[in-house]
Parts: sequence; C-alpha cells; structure tokens
Amino acid sequence: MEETKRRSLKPLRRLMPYVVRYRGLAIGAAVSLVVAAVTTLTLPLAVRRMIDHGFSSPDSTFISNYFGMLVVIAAVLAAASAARYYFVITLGERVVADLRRDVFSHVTSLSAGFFDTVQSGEIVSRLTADTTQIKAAVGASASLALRNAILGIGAVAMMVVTSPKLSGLVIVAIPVIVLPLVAFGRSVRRRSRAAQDMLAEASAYASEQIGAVRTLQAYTNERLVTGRFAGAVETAFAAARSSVLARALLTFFAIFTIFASVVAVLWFGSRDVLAGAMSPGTLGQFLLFSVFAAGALGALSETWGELSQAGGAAERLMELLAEEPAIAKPANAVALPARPLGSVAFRGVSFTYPSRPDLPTLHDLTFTIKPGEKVALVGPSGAGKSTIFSLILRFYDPQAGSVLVDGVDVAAADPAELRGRLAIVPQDVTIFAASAGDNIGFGRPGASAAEVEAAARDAFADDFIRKLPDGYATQVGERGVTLSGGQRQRIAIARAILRDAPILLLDEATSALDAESESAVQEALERLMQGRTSIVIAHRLATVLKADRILVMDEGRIVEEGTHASLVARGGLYARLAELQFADGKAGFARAAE
Ligand SMILES: Nc1ncnc2c1ncn2[C@@H]1O[C@H](COP(=O)(O)OP(=O)(O)OP(=O)(O)O)[C@@H](O)[C@H]1O
Repeated sequence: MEETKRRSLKPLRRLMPYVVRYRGLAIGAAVSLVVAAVTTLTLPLAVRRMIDHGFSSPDSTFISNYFGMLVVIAAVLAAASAARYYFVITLGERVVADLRRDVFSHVTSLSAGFFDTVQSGEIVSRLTADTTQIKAAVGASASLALRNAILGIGAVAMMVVTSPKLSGLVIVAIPVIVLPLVAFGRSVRRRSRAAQDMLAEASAYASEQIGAVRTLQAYTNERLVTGRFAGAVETAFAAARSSVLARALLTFFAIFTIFASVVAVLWFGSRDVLAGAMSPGTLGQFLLFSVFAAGALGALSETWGELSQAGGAAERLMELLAEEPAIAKPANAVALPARPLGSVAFRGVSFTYPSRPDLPTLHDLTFTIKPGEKVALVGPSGAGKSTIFSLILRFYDPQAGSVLVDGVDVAAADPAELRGRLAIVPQDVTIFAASAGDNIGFGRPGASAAEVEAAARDAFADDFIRKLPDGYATQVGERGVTLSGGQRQRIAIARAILRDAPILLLDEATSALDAESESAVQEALERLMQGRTSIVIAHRLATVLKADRILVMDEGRIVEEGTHASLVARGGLYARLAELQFADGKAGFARAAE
C-alpha cells in the first residue's frame, strides 16, 4: 500500500492550488523553460549549417556572422536558464512557506483525540522533512523534469525530421535501453528508501537517548546504548552501501548502453555519409539531437525518483490537512451569557477516550457547581479527575450526556469563547522557551507589561523574577534559567491570574515543595481563587479543608460528596484516602480530623 502510494505522482497535483496562487512566478517559469529548451534545440541546426557551408564558403564573413549568431543564442540561453532558476526556485520556496504555515495552523486546530494517536515527532517531521522534499520537487525537480521533457520531445522530433532512417534505428534501440533502466531504477529507489528508514530509526534512537541523557548516565548505560546505536548506524550503512552499489551498476549500464547506441548510430550514419546519401553536417546535427534526447531521458529518470518521493511527502501533508478537527465551532454556535456566571454542570456524562475504546472512563456523571463555589475533586489515581477537566475544556465530547458551562452545552458553544472563560493551572506546568514575562503573557495575548507584572505580583512571582539576571526579559524556558518547581508553579498561577477567567481549573502539584515555596504557592492560589468558581484536583489537606464541597471519585463515578468533616465521619473511601494522602507530616490527618 505504502509502496504504491509513494510511487505515484498524483498527490503532487493537489499542490496546484498553491502554485496557481503565484501565477506570475509560474508563468515566468514556464516561459523561461520553453525559451531555454527551444534555444538549446536550435544549436544542432546551427552546427549542421556550419559544417556543411561554413568551412566550404570562400569568404570568412559567413563564419563570422555565424559565430556572432551563436553568441546571441548563447546569451538568450543563459538569460532563459537564469530566469528559469529564479522563477522556479522562488516558486518552490513560496509554495513551501505557504504549506508550512497552513499545516502548522491546521495542526493547532486539531483536537486532543488526534494527538492521542499521533506522535508529535511525526508531525514535526512532516512540517520539516516532507515540506523540504516538496520544495525540492516543486522547485528543482519539476523544472528539470519539464525542461527535459520539452527537450526530449523536441530532440526526438528533430531527429525524425533530420533523418527518418537513423531515427528508426534509435526507436528500435530505445526500449532495449529504457526498460532495464526503469527496472533497475526501481530497485535503486527501494534500496535507498530502506537506507533512509534505517537512518531515521537510528536517529530516533539517538534523539531519545540524548533527551534522557541524565537517566542514561545515572544508570551507567552508556556502553549498552552506544553499542546499540553503533549497530543501528552499521545497519544503515549496509543499506546505504547496497543502494549505492545498485546505483553504481545503474550508472554503468546507463552510460554504456547510451554511448554504445550513439556509436552504433554514428557508424550507420557515417556509412551513409561515405555513400553520399547524407551530408556530414546532417549527421552531426542528428548526433547532437540524439545526445540531447539521451541526456534528457537520463535526467528524467533521475528526477522521476525525486518527484515520486515528493509525491509521497505531498500525500502525507494533504492527509494531515484533510484531518477534520473533531472539536469545531458549530455552525450556529450558542453564545454564552454576556455576563459570565461561572457555573459548571455535568448531566449524565459518560465518556470513553477514543484511543482506548475498551476502557470507559466516566460513567453517567451528574453534578452541579454553583457560581463562586470551591469544589475539590479527590480520588485515587486514574479515577477520572483530569478527564473531567478535559471535558469542561471540550478537548473531547462525551458519548452520552452533556457538560454545561454557564448553562450552555459546551458542544453547542464556540470552543474559543468557552475556553476564554476558563483558566487552567496544570500539575505539570509548561514553561515555554521564552522570557519570564512572555511566559506569563501567554495567559492573555496582548496584555501589557504592567498587567503581566501585576499578575506576577499577585502570584508572588514578582520578587524572584526581578532577581533573575534580566528580570522579566530573562529566558526561562529551554536552555534558559532553570526554575524551581515552586517558581514554575507561580509563573503558571500568574498566567491564570492574567487570564482573569471566571472558572478556574486547578490540578494541584503532587511534588512536595519546600515549606517556603509551598506557602508562597498556597498564598498565590488563594489570590487566584478569590471570587472565582474553582474546581481543584486536590492533593493537600489545606485545600480540601477550604473547599466548600468535596467530590470523591472512584473508577469514573462520584462515590461520595460532602465536606471534609462529614466525609471523614462517614468512614468511606474519602476517610481512607485522607488518611493516606494527607498524612504528610505538616498537617497530619489525625489533627485535622479533630
Ligand atoms: N488521553 C488519554 N487517552 C486514553 N486514555 C486516557 C487518556 N488520559 C487518561 N486516560 C485514562 O483515563 C483514565 C482516567 O484518567 P485521569 O487522568 O482522568 O485520572 P486522574 O483521576 O486524573 O488520575 P491522576 O490523579 O493519576 O492524574 C485512566 O485510566 C487513564 O489511563
């Protein structure tokens, strides 16, 4: 399946709309291509006239005029080739720039279910490697193929015009040369693809190990890992060598058969010249046309491989572009009430992750959270707490029941409007490769520096940010300053404060912070929750104590509901969990329960 798909050039046709957008460049490319090819085809005519008349002409003006004309032809050819290069390469770059932009923007619109099944590395490789292949195809390869097609057809036509007899000979020879070349070419391509796949595997292995270099060194697995990588590299080398060997044989075969047939034609032709049936110039002209035709054919067979690879790349990108976002704005989106209320309700919600169809995650869940209420979600790992957040954010649609935010079914609302009313502080805070200020600003694009700093102050993050080498401009993400767990948390809280959304979804960090960070984070959270509806996946006793209500979840169901005291008194799941989860020494369960 993959094999046949990749060999087809059809998917390249789907790039046409992109090419059509830049008609000027495409027309420029086509015109310069035709001019260059036609000019090249006039050269053998000139050569014939020169051999047949030039050398025998009594005065030298003929020859001088002739060379003058040749210089003009050379100038036209050079100009047309340069123009072709400019138009074609610019078109390729332009089309690929548009494709990259479209694919990235489309990918960001796809829903969580899509990312559950596709590796992000694969998408990135489509954005980079596949588009680069297309650039080569739309640019260099396509123009080479076109040029050689025009040149080949023109040269063959001219061969027939020049000498039908010799052409007949060549036409008999063509299948003898071409068919084995095509078969050989396929095997070369198969081998080179195998080599590329091997290399991709080796690189994936290396990048995984480099990404986890600390674990690798901590477990002193260097030798094992280097050995494995060396093995993968050797396999890739062996595959590459086999592909190179096949290519070398192909080159031998191609050069030998083509030249041998040219020699054969020359031999037949020279007999005609000797017999006086053909002028020497005509033989020269025919020979040049057949060299052009052979060259064009050879070049076509090379570009064919590149074009078909690009066809595969285009197909993969088009598949990605054709992927429909499962979560989209409904045609007649219901507007949320202009004045945000901050209420959330689940009505008979049952949900199964699309990537895990055999494992129902939420079962007939019904609960209501009133505006301004602080609700703690508690339950064993895997109970479905984070899934509730995903459904409120409408990353997924439930299979049954409905989720209401401010009284509107989230499936009927515009996801952008819905998410504008929600702020999330996840357990694993994402810090982007950007400045501290930009990391907070992510909460509300367009916020001013003063607003960012105010949010940071409210989140108790201002102090530590100011102490960074460049303050708010310090790079804190990848390769920048590494932040402590508590600092990352406070950046995330500042981000949520800046968003100023009426409903807050908070997944408390499980990792223990030191007492000072802990209290700073707690205070920041208190600020954040003020006046907002908050749903907190709680891991701390302090949080459940302050909650208006606690929902206890187990295996996708709400099994208990109440306040800390009432639930402890009940002696059920919560009481057991509280004993384990909150007995963290700082605020022992026994003391809290009194
Ligand atoms: N994206 C996903 N695709 C498929 N299954 C998932 C996905 N996310 C979570 N699950 C599964 O759904 C179930 C509920 O997960 P969820 O993350 O909601 O639990 P949780 O209560 O938040 O757990 P924890 O406290 O450990 O974070 C688990 O069995 C988990 O394996």
